[in-house]
Amino acid sequence: MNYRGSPAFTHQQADKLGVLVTNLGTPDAPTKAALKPYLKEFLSDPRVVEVPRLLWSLILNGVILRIRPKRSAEAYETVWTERGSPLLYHTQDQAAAIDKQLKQQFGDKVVVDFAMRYGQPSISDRIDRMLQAGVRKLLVLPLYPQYSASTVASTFDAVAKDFSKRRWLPEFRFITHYHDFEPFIAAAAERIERHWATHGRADKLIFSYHGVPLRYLKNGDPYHCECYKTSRLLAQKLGLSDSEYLTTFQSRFGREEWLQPYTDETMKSLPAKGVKSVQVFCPGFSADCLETIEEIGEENKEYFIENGGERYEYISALNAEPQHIDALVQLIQNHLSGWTVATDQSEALAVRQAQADKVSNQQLPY
Ligand SMILES: C=CC1=C(C)c2cc3[nH]c(cc4nc(cc5[nH]c(cc1n2)c(C)c5CCC(=O)O)C(CCC(=O)O)=C4C)c(C)c3C=C
Ligand SMILES: [Fe+2]
Ligand SMILES: [Fe+2]
Repeated sequence: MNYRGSPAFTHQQADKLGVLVTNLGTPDAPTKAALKPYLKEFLSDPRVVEVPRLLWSLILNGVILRIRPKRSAEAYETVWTERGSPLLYHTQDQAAAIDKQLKQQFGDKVVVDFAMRYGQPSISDRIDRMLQAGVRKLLVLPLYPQYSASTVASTFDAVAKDFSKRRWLPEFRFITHYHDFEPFIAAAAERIERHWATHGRADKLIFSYHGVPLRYLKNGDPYHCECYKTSRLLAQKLGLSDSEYLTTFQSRFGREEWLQPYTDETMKSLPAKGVKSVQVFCPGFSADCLETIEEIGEENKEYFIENGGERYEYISALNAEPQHIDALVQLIQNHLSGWTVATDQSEALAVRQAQADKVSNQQLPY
């Protein structure tokens, strides 16, 4: 095995601190041709679809990749912008805003970048770029507030896979979740309150999270509990009673049972129960994407209105809003603790210290 080295290695290159924020990833274009490789990479990940490989390979290649790319491309087409996929540009904006704040604290000793678990820019490419820039301490923050093996552990796998091919590893830290981090809850609550200030309130506030198969919860994945905890903390912060909000799960895929209650079934049934207006917020999505803009903003609105609902509002994700960035920066700072970056002053101090060490060593009897 020829491990990947650092050809540009130079002695005394200043150590840098790297912060890599990641998200799921998105196709390069809203076309069938672009969707096929994206979905293949995504749905081949054993962390995402926990089904025996041989059986899954037959289903994926024989059925899903023949049907889904066209259908998904049509959906992506409706959310595509001049800047491309919303997930991509929001993540880019988040990284740029985090970089700006951390630069104020650490100057050019810190390098902030973003990467995607599937598609481009890949985790491996961006780790490579950071290490080439002199990063010796690397913090990775997957932008998923709630832990799930299908997202967070999968991101860890991609980092570990890259590391397994490298000669010189950086010091490494990895944030697994922040579903109950107070500044994050406060930023989300503020987002909802801002919506209320212009639109007033509705009969119910719905917290809709991306679902996972129920089997994953039964096998020990804490995702379901973390979603409910985020909802509870948000409701507390907003002063909502239990009857004023609901937690639901969206984006079901395949035939097996997923976490319930399902968002779409809920929207279809609420009007008959006397709930005529709803506002929907997605606390598990740090950025707006296909699943929020199209599925929550459009599809579920239709279900609600078709079944007798009168008012339906989607409250957009936190994206690169200042309160969100402040919360993420605080989260990052907490996880950087102890990893002080050498400033010019402390470098000078270290040199003086080394000289002092030399003197005292000479006094030792061996
Ligand atoms: C097949 C199983 C899937 C699991 C399990 C799953 C978990 C999961 N996903 C997100 C966040 C996102 N998913 C997005 C899109 C998306 N998700 C699946 C399937 C599973 N997700 C598919 C097939 C797709 C692609 C779109 C489609 O064809 O319907 C996205 C949006 C990406 C974008 O480009 O906008 C996000 C974000 C979480 C948080 C999660 C588990 C907790
Ligand atoms: Fe998903
Ligand atoms: Fe639970």
